[in-house]
Amino acid sequence: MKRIEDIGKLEFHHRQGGRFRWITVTTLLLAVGTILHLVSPSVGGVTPNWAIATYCVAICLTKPSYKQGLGIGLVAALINVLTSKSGFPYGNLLSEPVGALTCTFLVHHLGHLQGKKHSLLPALSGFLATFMSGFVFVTILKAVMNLPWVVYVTGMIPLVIVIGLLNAVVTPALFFPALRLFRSRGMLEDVDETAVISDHSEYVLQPSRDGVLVLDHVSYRYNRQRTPVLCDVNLAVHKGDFLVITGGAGSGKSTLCKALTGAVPHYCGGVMKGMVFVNGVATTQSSISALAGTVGYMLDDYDSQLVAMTVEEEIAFTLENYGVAPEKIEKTIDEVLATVQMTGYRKRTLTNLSGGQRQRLVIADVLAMKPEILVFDEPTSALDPEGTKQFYELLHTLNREHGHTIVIVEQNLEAVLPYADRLVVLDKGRVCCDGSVETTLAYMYEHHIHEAAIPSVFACAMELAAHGIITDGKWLSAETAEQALRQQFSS
Ligand SMILES: Nc1ncnc2c1ncn2[C@@H]1O[C@H](COP(=O)(O)OP(=O)(O)OP(=O)(O)O)[C@@H](O)[C@H]1O
Repeated sequence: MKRIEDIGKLEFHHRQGGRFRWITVTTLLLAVGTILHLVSPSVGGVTPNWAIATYCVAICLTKPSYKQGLGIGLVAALINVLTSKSGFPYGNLLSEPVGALTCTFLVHHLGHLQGKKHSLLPALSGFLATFMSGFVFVTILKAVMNLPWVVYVTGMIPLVIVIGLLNAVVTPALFFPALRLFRSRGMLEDVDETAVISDHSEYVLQPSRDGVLVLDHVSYRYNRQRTPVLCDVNLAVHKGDFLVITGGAGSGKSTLCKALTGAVPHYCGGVMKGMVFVNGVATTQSSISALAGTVGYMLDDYDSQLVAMTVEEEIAFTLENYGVAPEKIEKTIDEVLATVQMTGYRKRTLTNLSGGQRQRLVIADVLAMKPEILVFDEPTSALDPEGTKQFYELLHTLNREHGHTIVIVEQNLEAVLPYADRLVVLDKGRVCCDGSVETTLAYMYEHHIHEAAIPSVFACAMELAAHGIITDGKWLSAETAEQALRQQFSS
């Protein structure tokens, strides 16, 4: 077992690699090739061979192995057979794989060929792959149709050379725009990468502080991104906390939620530095399903968590997936529906539930796993004010009466703050302030961070205090404001 001196330097890499990128790129390009083949007019019976030009582009871009190159050739052959205007298209079944393998050979052996500025490979492969493929095709055609040698030598072979020359022009004409397009979409960056998943099983990892959730120097960036989304985040959530995390759009709130559940880095991939501990267990030494027993998570897009037809099937599905015994499932469904006040809805179909009821059902689903920590990402974004109030009342009950630790990511703070006992603000992936609700709101106001979220009564009090009109400027509700003003102006 290895000891870690500085946990902030410990890295976990999860990268799938671009193993299948060649399929995506080739499919898209062959589709373009097929359309061009069907619509392009022929001049004097001569057209470029669009299928060969497009698979040459795909092969030059993704540098597939010979086996993959052969696969590309066979797919192109099938497309050609199905869409060919020729009387005997079956020669394509051999000629296209030969063309694709010729191009693959050139990519592996002459990939370095450079002109003044640009690679010469697209032009060269466009010509040679078309020539080799065309040569095989016309030779088969001659044999099958028993054509005279004079037609073969003076007509067919020169035609193959002409189409090869045409393809030497159209292949680079397609290659360079395709290169720019796929690169801008990040589709070529990892074609050479292999999958990497770090193994932390040999490390002794322990949190630096107490807490049911502890983040120790956590930094994180997604795959194919240069800038980290989380930067040296340190946070401890204690048993029974009702913690709210806020911040502007793109500040990293959802990513932080995912890190608490293990989805970052197990599911989302990327590179995580530092460590997240759930009940003292490092998330990189556990799995998402094992962590789900401790941390329940409701996505901002909570509807996507629902999969069944009826309420009871939905909860049963979750429990069956985790191998819970059938007799326990029945009892648990009753219990969790009672907790979210949906006892009468057991047989209802999901389509007959309101948005608020579906949200409660997701909570019931999460509670069925009996997690002690509940994490919610923007849970009330689709609810009206009354629905939002009822939702937070329910979470308050779960927190106070059932002992659940609650972590909520919220942009709109007004409704949740009456229940929160701690507020954390994120800015550009960093924790700027972590304190009581009043302390963090004052920090946000003074440092102009995510000011739009500050409840208007609090902002108003801060403004009055700044002008010396009142002394205590930390009101969280209209009632506190009224009381404080009455007190101040009556004395
Ligand atoms: N799967 C992903 N791959 C690459 N980048 C991502 C991915 N998910 C999020 N990001 C980027 O990470 C940054 C932080 O995103 P995140 O969703 O964590 O922020 P947020 O504070 O929850 O934002 P919002 O309030 O708008 O939902 C953003 O710039 C976003 O574009």
